[in-house]
Amino acid sequence: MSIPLSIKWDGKQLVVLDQQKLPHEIVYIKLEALKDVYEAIITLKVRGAPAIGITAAYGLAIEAQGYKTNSMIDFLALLKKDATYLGESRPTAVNLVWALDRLLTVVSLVDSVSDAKQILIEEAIVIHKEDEESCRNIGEFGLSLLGDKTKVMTICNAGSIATAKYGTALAPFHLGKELGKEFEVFACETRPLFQGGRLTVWELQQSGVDVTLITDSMAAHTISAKGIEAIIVGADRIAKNGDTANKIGTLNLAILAFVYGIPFYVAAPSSTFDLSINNGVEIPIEERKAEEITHINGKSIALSNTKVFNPAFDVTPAKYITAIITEKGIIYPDYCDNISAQLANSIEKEKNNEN
Ligand SMILES: CSC[C@@H](O)[C@@H](O)C(=O)COP(=O)(O)O
Repeated sequence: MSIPLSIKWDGKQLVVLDQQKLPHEIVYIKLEALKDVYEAIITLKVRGAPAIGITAAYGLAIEAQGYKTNSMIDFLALLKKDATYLGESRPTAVNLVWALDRLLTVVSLVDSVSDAKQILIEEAIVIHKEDEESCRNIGEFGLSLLGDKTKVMTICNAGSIATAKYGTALAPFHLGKELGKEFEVFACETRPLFQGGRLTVWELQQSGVDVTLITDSMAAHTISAKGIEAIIVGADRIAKNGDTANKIGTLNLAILAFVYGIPFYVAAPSSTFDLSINNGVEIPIEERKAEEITHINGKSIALSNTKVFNPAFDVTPAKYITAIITEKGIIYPDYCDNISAQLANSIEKEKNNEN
């Protein structure tokens, strides 16, 4: 039994788990150029907000190794162009542009192209390592918040394979297993792309966590029939006021949690917060192609003239969120004040530690 990893860097090559092929085939693919990374992200071979950010960082750093110029001005122009291209692969998860911006920032601190090439790879590795640490911390805070609750529902896959390791929403379950705490997890299948049915079930089985699959439409009945005690989800972007974008269907669960009087937790690293936006209305929601709904495994299940609306994410208003679990601690309402205070406070603490 072990926690699966989706991103591997061996010092030279970037290898990722092809999440399209799960759970029946476990295939790792090499991403050698920016266009491979773009394609892997847009087709959801690599998916989940932190994993998208980490892979994009490696992708940009790898591409930059091939720039044939000794001029820093030309180097930076190429880097910005490629960062913009990659940053447009998926619009909702802010971790993508957050990671690319980090690379653009570090590179502005060096004077030569050879130093720039090196620092880009180093920064991608740091982003990767930091995410693993963040997710472990989220798991620990999540475990303490869940206390003696064991029956928990989740949606999509906010797990180890959506991050560097452990995951966000799934981190308490992986860590709980290591520490001998048994959870009973109920995974919503997550139409239309079945991240719950294909990925979460597989991932939790890999680490020996008890997991039961349900369809999204069974959530309300399951909460009452099985005595679900809490719901925990990941996030793709969290606004300053706590409004949270996550996989389509998350909002339904938040409303159900409110109606049934059970806690609804969001788990995410600080790289998922977008403090430049005040509320969820400003979060761009990705709309994907109609075939994801009209077809299953390439087979049509609807008439060819069917009109389709296929938003990949929804926004849960902060008022439905009991607490947000980050790597720095647990944030409670009123989010408007507490998010900024906690993130700023920890930045201050990090600065003090450095001094
Ligand atoms: C730790 S991953 C958090 C979110 O990115 C996850 O819950 C999610 O919505 C993923 O959507 P996806 O479209 O599969 O990339």
